[in-house]
Amino acid sequence: MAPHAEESNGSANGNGIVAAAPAQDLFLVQSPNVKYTEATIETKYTYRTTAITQNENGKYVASPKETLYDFKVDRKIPKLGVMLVGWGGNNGTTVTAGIIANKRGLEWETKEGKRGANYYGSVIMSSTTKLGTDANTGKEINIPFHDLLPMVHPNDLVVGGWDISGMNLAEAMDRAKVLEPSLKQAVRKEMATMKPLPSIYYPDFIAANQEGRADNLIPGSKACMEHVEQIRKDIQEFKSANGLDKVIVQWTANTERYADIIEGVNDTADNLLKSIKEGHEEVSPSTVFAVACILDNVPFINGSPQNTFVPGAIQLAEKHGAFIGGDDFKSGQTKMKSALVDFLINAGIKLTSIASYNHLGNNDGMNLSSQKQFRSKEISKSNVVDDMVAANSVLYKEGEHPDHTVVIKYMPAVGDDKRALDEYYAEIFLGGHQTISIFNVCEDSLLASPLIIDLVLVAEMMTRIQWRAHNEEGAKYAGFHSVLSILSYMLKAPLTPTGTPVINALAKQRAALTNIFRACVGLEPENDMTLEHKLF
Ligand SMILES: NC(=O)c1ccc[n+]([C@@H]2O[C@H](COP(=O)([O-])OP(=O)(O)OC[C@H]3O[C@@H](n4cnc5c(N)ncnc54)[C@H](O)[C@@H]3O)[C@@H](O)[C@H]2O)c1
Ligand SMILES: O=P([O-])([O-])O[C@@H]1[C@@H](O)[C@H](O)[C@@H](O)[C@H](O)[C@@H]1O
Repeated sequence: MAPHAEESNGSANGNGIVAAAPAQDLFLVQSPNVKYTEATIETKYTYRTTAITQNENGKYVASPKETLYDFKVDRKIPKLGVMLVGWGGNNGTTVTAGIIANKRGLEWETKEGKRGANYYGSVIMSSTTKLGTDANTGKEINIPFHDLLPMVHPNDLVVGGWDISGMNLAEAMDRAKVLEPSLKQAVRKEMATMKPLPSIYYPDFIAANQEGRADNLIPGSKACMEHVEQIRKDIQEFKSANGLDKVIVQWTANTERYADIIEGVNDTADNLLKSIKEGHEEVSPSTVFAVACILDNVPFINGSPQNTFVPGAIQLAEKHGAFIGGDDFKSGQTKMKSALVDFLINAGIKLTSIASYNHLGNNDGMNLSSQKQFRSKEISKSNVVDDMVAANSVLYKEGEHPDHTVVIKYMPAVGDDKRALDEYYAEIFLGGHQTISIFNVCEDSLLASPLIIDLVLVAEMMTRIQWRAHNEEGAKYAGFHSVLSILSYMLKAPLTPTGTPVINALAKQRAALTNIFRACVGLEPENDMTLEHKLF
């Protein structure tokens, strides 16, 4: 809902500035630490943590710590474009059809009866967050997550992108075999007008079985600056042709093999640019796309598991203050795993083995039937429990962790409807065991598409949030760190700024997203203590 500044309600905040009514129709934060102007929301925020040291006896000493920040949110909601690399794939066609269906308020017949468009599975569009407690009744007041900050609405997104396959989006939607025929019929005409831009194709990075669809190519089979320049040109032309304020690029193309990290090739920004200029064969298409976006400060998000962000790409992003995020959409089996492992270990149950199998029959599954591409996925699906295990020294000794195996098989018959079979085996009280078996049918693209939307909406929101140290002489507003670890809730292998911890616990990831957004409107973190219901 586009924000608008209503007439002020006359309330003056601490520094005597009359607060303009909020952009959001839903709430106004009444606080001396929050100032609304026509263009911004400005807050003074006290960030409270606990600093731990150890004394001479090795005892932990916990000291409450307060850090004062100023946050500033640009309230102007931009006209936003999203360009998908792999637009003609299952995810690309599905998310495009979903946005059209929502924008048009479509309904369609299914064997279970009439269905309508929605954004189920999007944490931003279909979940709520606790705003606070009714001052009179004590009742919890929850609001749609999307209304916490002035965010873009996905119905307003302009979608485009590239694909090595030249099929238009209607034909590609048929190839994907994800959507109901009645829904496809309702969006076909519009989808047929959409054709992916030609893309770069370096055969060695994806499975050989993908070669058959590579008929829509930019000439050249290895990295070169011409490819970087072409992608930059494509983005600029898409932006101007659609009258956009901003564009965000997401990789939802095939999973690539890992690139070797080679000193002098991709270990620094300068070396990476030099390697691209020299046509080094170890620079992947996804890294070329990332570099093109970074050079023009276009946020780039990697929805696949490969190491697109080689050290040189991260350094280049930091140098340009460009946003990057990844890796690998966390859609079904792994999202369940990160929630279940968090619950089991935090309940003091000693998980000792995780067997994580799935089979699927879509093109992604065919690409992953090649060992090098599977290895990329195996890594992202396996590391997701590391932080939760490491945090519990009562259950696990240093270096101890559950057995964990990941198996993916390609079974064409089931198409996009992946079958995930998991067994969680744990030790419980007095030598007992608990075995949890899960059979989880994930319609993969219908689970991943809302994540593509959430990643776009949050990444775009982050381009409108600035911070500075409060009251520090000469402190200037700046953006968050280039590596958007705030996106971790949507991703299996969250990319974090070098040297910072990787958090995979799903509840912690969601709390971080929620509480950073709350801080931007001057609200304390949600802590669920509800002392008002306990101390009376
Ligand atoms: N639930 C999910 O669907 C899910 C979850 C996590 C990650 N992923 C990842 O998302 C990606 C896409 O999944 P999908 O099911 O849509 O796969 P898909 O195979 O249907 O689509 C990938 C598309 O990328 C295109 N492509 C390949 N290389 C390209 C390049 N260099 N430039 C442009 N286009 C290129 C292919 O032609 C294809 O159309 C995969 O890497 C997959 O591992 C998917
Ligand atoms: O469901 P999830 O674990 O989040 O992720 C999915 C895997 O289970 C599946 O094997 C793979 O083909 C998809 O690309 C996706 O990665």
